Amino acid sequence: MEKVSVYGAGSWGTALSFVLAQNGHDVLLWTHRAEQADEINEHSNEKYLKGIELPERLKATSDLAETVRHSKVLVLAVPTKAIREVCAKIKENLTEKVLFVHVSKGIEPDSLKRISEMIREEIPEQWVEDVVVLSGPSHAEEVVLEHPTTVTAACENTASAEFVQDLFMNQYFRVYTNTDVIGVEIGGALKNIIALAVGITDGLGYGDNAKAALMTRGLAEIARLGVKMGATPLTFSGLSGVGDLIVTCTSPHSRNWRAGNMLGKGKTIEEVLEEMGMVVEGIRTTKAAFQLAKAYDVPMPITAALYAVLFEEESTNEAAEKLMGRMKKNEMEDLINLL
Ligand SMILES: NC(=O)C1=CN([C@@H]2O[C@H](COP(=O)(O)OP(=O)(O)OC[C@H]3O[C@@H](n4cnc5c(N)ncnc54)[C@H](OP(=O)(O)O)[C@@H]3O)[C@@H](O)[C@H]2O)C=CC1
Ligand SMILES: O=C(CO)COP(=O)(O)O
Repeated sequence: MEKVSVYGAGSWGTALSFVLAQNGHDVLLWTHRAEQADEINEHSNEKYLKGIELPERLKATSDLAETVRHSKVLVLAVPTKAIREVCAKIKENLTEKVLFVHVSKGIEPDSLKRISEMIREEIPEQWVEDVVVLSGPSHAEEVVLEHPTTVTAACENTASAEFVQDLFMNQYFRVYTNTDVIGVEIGGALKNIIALAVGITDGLGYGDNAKAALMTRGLAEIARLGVKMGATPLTFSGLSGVGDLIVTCTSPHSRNWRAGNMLGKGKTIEEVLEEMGMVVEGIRTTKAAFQLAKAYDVPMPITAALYAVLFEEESTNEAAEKLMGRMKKNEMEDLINLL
């Protein structure tokens, strides 16, 4: 059994700590709020996982130095926006090499960095054993009900991915491995854009045809960018690609889908975020992906349409009309361009 520290006591950090504790590991969950640590030590985290009793073995603290002393396996589960800040705090306390596992789904706007790149920028190489990304179709709310879930652990170094596979894997949480870190990170981050767009069309009252169109053409543009960035095309047909796209675009658990749905029904972004009270990663990622599309010269029409709605005050109806009115195309143009 391993000692593991988890950073970020929201829905996902708490659910993964639940899995690790059930697997018999000695888990210490870090939160930046002392009162939340007290609540978790009483076995609940009501704001994020309503009605769930957390395992005895799962302990929480707001003392970050204690968590770094506790373990050589650090799982980062804070929103993308907080990754650099939390890494900087961890760095101050490191005295030996550690393995970073990250489970966040986003890209940093402006720098256009993926999360594993941000971690490696913040933590000096001498302290980094490896960085593994754990991603896939996995809503926290279902994981803590022990409903069957599958994810993938990706790292260029297969031994590190397999270590993470063994750490998390159990009867209801099945973990695969992959060596394509770029593909896994891009798929996990960019599916949130498509989930926001599907939420909007659902909110506008469009039907399943629109949903299927956005998911299929959305995956095409995610893969188009990902491959240009160095990802393996097949990764996008896997758990962190189409798998996560399906779950996020079709589940009422998805914060991205729910946020889009409220936008489609006419609420403003400010009203949506206020009501949500949890991270909606797709909003910042839309900005980052819009910038990436320009930097890599890749057409990403759905991302561009959502960018116009979120950041240029275009109406959702107008954005949908523009998408449908684009120049005619061959469906397999990416394939044709490769030949
Ligand atoms: N929820 C899910 O099912 C899944 C989520 N993910 C990904 O995991 C990541 C985290 O998401 P999730 O847990 O759902 O988000 P939540 O909104 O549920 O929770 C975010 C947590 O991070 C904390 N936090 C925010 N900023 C900071 C900071 N600067 N320093 C320390 N802690 C901070 C919040 O604290 P506070 O309570 O004080 O606001 C909260 O505990 C995201 O990238 C998401 O895409 C991936 C797979 C599944
Ligand atoms: O990534 C997720 C499920 O795999 C969670 O998606 P949301 O952030 O939209 O809830």
